[in-house]
Amino acid sequence: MNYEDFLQSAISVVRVASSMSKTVQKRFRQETGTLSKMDTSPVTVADFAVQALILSELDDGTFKFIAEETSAQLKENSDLLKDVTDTVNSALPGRPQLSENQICGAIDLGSYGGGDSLLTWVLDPVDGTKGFMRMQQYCIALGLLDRGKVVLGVLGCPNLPFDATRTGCVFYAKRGSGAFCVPVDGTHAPRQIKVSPTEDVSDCRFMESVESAHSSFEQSAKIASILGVKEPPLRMDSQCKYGALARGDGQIYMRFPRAGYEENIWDHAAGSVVIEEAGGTVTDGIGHPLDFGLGRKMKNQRGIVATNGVFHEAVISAVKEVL
Ligand SMILES: Nc1ncnc2c1ncn2[C@@H]1O[C@H](COP(=O)(O)OS(=O)(=O)O)[C@@H](OP(=O)(O)O)[C@H]1O
Ligand SMILES: [Mg+2]
Ligand SMILES: [Mg+2]
Ligand SMILES: [Mg+2]
Repeated sequence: MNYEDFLQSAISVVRVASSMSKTVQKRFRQETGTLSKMDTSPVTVADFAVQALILSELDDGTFKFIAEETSAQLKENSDLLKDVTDTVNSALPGRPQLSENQICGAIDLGSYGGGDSLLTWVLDPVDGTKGFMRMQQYCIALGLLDRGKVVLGVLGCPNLPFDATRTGCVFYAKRGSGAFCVPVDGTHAPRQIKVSPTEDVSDCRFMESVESAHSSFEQSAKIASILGVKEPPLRMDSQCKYGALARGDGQIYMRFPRAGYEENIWDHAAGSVVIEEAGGTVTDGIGHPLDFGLGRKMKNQRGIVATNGVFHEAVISAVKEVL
């Protein structure tokens, strides 16, 4: 299978969703627009609207979908459901309007359990919801699994600079075809991107989450010090970090959640293929490949390390030393 048509559909729908989410972010009010989920993490009108828009656009009856949100809380909040429905319909002008029921149905297409060989889209509608709420970085992350392997990934990063004059990037990669970056608004042709070739640790920059609850800053600082990295970390929300590393903004990304935390596949699937196709390496904290074929969660792994390839072994040895 060549997947090119799937890639083009994914880029196109992520572009529409990126613009829609940016409009929502501009009018977003934290006090009225946020719900807390069972695990206390936040969810907003944008998370629901992006999931409904992307799954309804991609659904042709042949795919499975694994996506972060469900409609349960939305159904209990009629103002929010109306807001989500209006937001999606305004982003798709000239289409038959989706009803509130259809919006909930589209969101719930994403509840598939995974772990088998079917063609499955994996979506994080808003990765870095806390970044979205802080008016900072967030990412719409869409990947496609075939027999549990990521075959393509698209990252819509509406607030990430493309160059000195343009804000908003879409990163994309298809296995075996390289990685690319294009402005969300299409005002420049796609550019092929490569990880930073630097081998010099004094030029090396590492990236990590903004939220200290998501990753141990203490552990990453120890590893950076063992490696001799002098630059302070570049902290950024979401899989924007994967896009940034893929184009050479930094050389190392480290993520060390608390013991027992199981990563969701939608937090890493799309980003991992973008880095690999840009020439980088992504593994868990002790150098094992990431497995996206076991279900909605990644199992038997702890931490994530992504690098330009050059520093990978050195980072993994330092992780083992610190553990
Ligand atoms: N406790 C804990 N530990 C580790 N990871 C967690 C934790 N809680 C949440 N999450 C997940 O982190 C996702 C956000 O990714 P980042 O941490 O890279 O970005 S951020 O800086 O926190 O925004 C975030 O994704 P979104 O929920 O899509 O924003 C979560 O899936
Ligand atoms: Mg979330
Ligand atoms: Mg996420
Ligand atoms: Mg999310």
